[in-house]
Amino acid sequence: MCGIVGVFGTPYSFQEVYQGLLLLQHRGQDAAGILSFDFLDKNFHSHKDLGLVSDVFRPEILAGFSGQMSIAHTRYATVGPREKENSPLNSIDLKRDIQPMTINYPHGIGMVHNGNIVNYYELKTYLLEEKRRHLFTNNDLEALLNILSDGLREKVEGKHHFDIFQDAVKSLFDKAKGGFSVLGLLADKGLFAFRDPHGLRPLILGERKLTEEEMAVHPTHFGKSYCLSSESNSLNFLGYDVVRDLAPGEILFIDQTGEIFSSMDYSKKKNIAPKSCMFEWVYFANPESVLEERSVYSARLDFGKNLAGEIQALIESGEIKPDLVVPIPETSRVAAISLSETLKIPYREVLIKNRYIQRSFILNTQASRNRAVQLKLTAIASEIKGKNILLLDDSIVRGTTSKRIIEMVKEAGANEIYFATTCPPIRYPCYYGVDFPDPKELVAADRTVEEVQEYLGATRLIYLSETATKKSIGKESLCMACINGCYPVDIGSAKTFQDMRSLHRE
Ligand SMILES: O=P(O)(O)OC[C@H]1O[C@H](OP(=O)(O)OP(=O)(O)O)[C@H](O)[C@@H]1O
Ligand SMILES: NC(=O)CC[C@H](N)C(=O)O
Ligand SMILES: [Mg+2]
Repeated sequence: MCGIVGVFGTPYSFQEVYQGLLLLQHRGQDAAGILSFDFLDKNFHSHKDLGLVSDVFRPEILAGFSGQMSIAHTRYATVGPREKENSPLNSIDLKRDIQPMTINYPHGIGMVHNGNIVNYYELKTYLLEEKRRHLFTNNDLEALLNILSDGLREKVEGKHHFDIFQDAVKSLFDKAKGGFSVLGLLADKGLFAFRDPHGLRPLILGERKLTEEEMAVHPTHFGKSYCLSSESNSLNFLGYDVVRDLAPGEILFIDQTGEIFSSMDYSKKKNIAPKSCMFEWVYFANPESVLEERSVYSARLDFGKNLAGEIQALIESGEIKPDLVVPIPETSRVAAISLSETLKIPYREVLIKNRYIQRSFILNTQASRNRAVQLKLTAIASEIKGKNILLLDDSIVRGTTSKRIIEMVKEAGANEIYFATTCPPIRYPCYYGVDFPDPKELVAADRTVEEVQEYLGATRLIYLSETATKKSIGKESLCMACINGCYPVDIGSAKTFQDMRSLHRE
């Protein structure tokens, strides 16, 4: 899903975005990058590479940075080539696609984004044929960067700088179809942010007072630092007070004097409804984050409670008789606590997670996902043997985790295995930032619930209903396209996107 963070106003902006990135690591594990701008030497400073944040940014690399505004990215790729299975890493191609990306004209612009542009391949052709702009990478961010720079190209005398900027972003909204949250730097001018008109991808704003020491070294003395991040956890950690989530379609600019400009009229004028991605609460976001004023932790507790209602009926009818509720670490743990409390069935962490293994779903090949699931969890057979186990996971996407864990719990001697999940069946591709653009990958795409149950090897499979999912998140207007096939943003280009992405998967 990618994590993005930007800071404006403190001489330690690059250190703050680095720390912010560490807190967003769960959103992307492929690559990381930071871009800063120093108002004193008028230069951009940047570094990016493949790997985890702490591997890419060794202390000696960070020591080379300076700048009062910075943006940063941790990548979970949804476009471009990927690591080839059984062959050396194609690092030249992969490195080319890492964010942030820059363009020199006009002004000097640097950008990062979380999301995916469905009509990226069409935009690439448009940019080449209509604008004579060749794209050097396979990342949809480069298309956004070129469209924005094209919109800012004309010098308009007498117009306020924010009006010129918002016009350019609105024209980008007209052209780019997809889900995207963007952060950017305009050399010597300021930091900008915008969210796609439906607000599919998250972005939250925070502010804090500068310390006296920061005030002493900072060239502009407006006394505040601002932070924008994919999740509130990084704002909290860095000592920022949450101001608000950016509105869907909002365009925000913090100029070099620290003044904030914002425009929120695009979505209203076009009658575009907000559609936050439900998968943030189900899987992507960290439990300590609050998105759109809804705590991820509380939503997950409610997933467990509401699922309990559905499971209770099966227990009462005698169809299932669970002895233990067992979470599949990491993400399902919170929901499993409330599931166990509501059902009054003991909660046991009898699948032990290897703390050195990362998230498996966001790895980019099936072989690496299989390997990670294999290494990630070990069962405590003595606690499982002879018992009826109610396993809980947050989601079943490709079925990699659930199939393997059911085998493992069987091998550990379980009697019956029920598998419950805090998300309805995922049957349709996502084109807005989660990397499953092909229905062939989805275990539930062309199977009934009974067929998925049989494929996974569970005695009983229980999905949370769509209504209960919405109720738990506490929002009516969500993007649930992967569940019900109702795509809020035009997916006319989806076939091209899917074909090109499949090419890159080979
Ligand atoms: O059906 P699948 O394709 O396997 O995808 C779903 C699984 O992947 C995720 O776990 P992951 O290991 O990525 O992260 P976690 O440690 O946060 O649970 C998610 O929590 C499910 O367990
Ligand atoms: N998951 C994401 O947000 C991906 C961002 C962008 N499409 C990339 O591949 O780098
Ligand atoms: Mg998991």
